[in-house]
Amino acid sequence: MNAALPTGLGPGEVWDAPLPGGPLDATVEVPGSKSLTNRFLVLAALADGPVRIRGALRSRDSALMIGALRTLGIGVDDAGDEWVVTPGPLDGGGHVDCGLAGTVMRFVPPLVLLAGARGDARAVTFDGDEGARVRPMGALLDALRALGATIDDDGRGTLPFTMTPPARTPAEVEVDASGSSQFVTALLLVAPRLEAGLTIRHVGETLPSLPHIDMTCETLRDAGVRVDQPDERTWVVHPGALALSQVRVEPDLSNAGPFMAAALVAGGSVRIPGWPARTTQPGAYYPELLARMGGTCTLDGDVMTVTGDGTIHGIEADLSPAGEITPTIAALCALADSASQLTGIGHLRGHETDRLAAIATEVERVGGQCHAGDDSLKFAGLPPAGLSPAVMETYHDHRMATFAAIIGLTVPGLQVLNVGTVAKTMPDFPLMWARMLGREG
Ligand SMILES: O=C(O)C1=C[C@@H](OP(=O)(O)O)[C@@H](O)[C@H](O)C1
Ligand SMILES: C=C(OP(=O)(O)O)C(=O)O
Repeated sequence: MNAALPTGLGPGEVWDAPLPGGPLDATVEVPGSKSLTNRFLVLAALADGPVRIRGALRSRDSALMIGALRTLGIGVDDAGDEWVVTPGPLDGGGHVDCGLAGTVMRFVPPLVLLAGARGDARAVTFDGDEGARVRPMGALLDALRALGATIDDDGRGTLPFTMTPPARTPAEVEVDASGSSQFVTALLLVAPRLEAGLTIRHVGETLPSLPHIDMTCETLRDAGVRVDQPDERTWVVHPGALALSQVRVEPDLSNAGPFMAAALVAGGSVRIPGWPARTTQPGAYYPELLARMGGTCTLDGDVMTVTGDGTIHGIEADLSPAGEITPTIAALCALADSASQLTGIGHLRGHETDRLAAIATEVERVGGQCHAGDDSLKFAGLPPAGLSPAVMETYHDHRMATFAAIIGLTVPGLQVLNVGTVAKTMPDFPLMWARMLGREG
């Protein structure tokens, strides 16, 4: 499902990726962080009184989270600029549509544990898009079973499944979060409201997206919850109330990325206002990475300015802490004047699509060279003859749409199929992109 676009384009239509008219000179206000919006919605649902959320992201992923919380009996008023969440006892029963949102399919099932604790043992069913049915879930479902839930997934370890809550839960659980940091976050978020709190131990070999786990711990601590971390794979969450009444969502720095990258490709400057002085978002890696690739990034007050002159150097980078920003960095690697290697990103095969395969296929489609390994991407850089126009696929992946738009800055005639997939986290992207390029409004 994709929302109608401000451009008037619907699903299945092709979007003509706009070219820059010259060096950029643009200020781009990016909407709120998906990760923070959906964490605050969940934490607000667990608070003792109404919570006001400012700067929240309006997008498919947050709409799905709101729908899920309403199904579980939580009031969410998202009519105005300031959303109001009215918590209440969590109900069992009902059906949750997760769409393609990792944050919904992972963060919501643990909430069902709380329905059991208050005596409602009705089952909740979970399902999502076709693409969501292949995203990793098994390790989280195993952890929820270890916490006493009954889960019927027909042995697949994926959506769809039915979850019946237990009457009470143990105070410790192990989870293999090598497939997604969201498994740890999901358990952390509900932990303070379990009777005895929860100790969570990660038992897998690798742990991607650590900043996203830090983000969860920080939002919990800001709400007065005690979270100890005796070692790098254990989190101890103490039981207690959430002291949350008003929160503000930072701009989504991952979604700022494509606009920042555009300054390197087209030359000129792009300014991102509202850049936080301190953040746990993985987009915080952009300034250093873009500087290594040939841009200049300067933070003046809360405005991040990225300046480029069309020079893009290749890069070797371990993106395991910030897998989410890989498609944007990958687009620059495809346009770079030397080879690149991105590592630590095997878990991206379980994102909205198999991103390693999708990136390699799309780079080759436009005449570049990219090899997808188990855990890495290798790029040859820009071929001497440049890249060629094509209709680029997006695989229902918002970040593959913005990836294609970045490539399109250098390739006249390049088109993008189903650009409306950006509705997942940034519905206005085509309009924002055209404005940045001075092409509209
Ligand atoms: O907790 C979160 O909000 C997220 C965690 C990361 O998931 P993975 O650890 O599965 O990569 C990230 O890629 C995703 O976009 C958002
Ligand atoms: C991996 C992503 O999303 P999700 O929250 O659905 O996992 C992403 O936005 O890049």
